Amino acid sequence: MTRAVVTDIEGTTSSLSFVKDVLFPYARAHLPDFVRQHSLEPEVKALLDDARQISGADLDDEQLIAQFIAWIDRDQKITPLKSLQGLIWQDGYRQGAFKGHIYPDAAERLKDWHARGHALYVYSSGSVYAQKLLFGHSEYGDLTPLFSGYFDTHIGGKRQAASYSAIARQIGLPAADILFLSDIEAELDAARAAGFDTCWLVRDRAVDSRAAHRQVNDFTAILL
Ligand SMILES: CSCCC(=O)C(=O)COP(=O)(O)O
Ligand SMILES: [Mg+2]
Repeated sequence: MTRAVVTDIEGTTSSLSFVKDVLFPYARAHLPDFVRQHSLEPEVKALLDDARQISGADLDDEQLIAQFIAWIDRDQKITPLKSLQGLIWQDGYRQGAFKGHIYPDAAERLKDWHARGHALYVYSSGSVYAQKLLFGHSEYGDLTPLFSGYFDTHIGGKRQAASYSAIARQIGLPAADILFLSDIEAELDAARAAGFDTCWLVRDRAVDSRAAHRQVNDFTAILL
């Protein structure tokens, strides 16, 4: 019996295009000035120090900006970069430059599942802060009251089974009672290896009944 749902964002609740064509370019364009203006603030300084450590070199701020841009261009899920992106997107959401894209079927089903007592969680490579911004400033208003918790790469990578085991422990339910939704097969494989039920969102093609995980085109085909 499904008692909780953990959902991915990009390609699952929200379009790939919103992340790749709206969010990432906004962060890329504003990152240099953001780092220059905020590098001495404790929260930002800690992120920059983490990023320097990951880069393996004692980069100055301008070199670090170039490193961040290279990571963005390769869509690398580097934890301090994802945290920095969240801080930059905050301005975009607050100034109305964009709203968080949510597919209509996802918004409708998430509301329905919440109303019927299922606990809902998010697990994304985007930082927890960025997740809350996206759902808090969505095209359907503030959806954050629907969620009981959020997980990002601080708990581990999305293709590692140990991350899902840690999530199940934090949720406090057996893994078999938790359904994980994603558009990425390797993430679903990792969740299944940890004992989760899985469902594969394929929004751009016909479902394949022989696929390794149950495929659906949208949330209306997911029956809890
Ligand atoms: C939290 S919104 C931005 C999503 C993001 O930054 C990203 O890298 C997408 O990762 P996901 O795990 O949701 O596919
Ligand atoms: Mg995804």
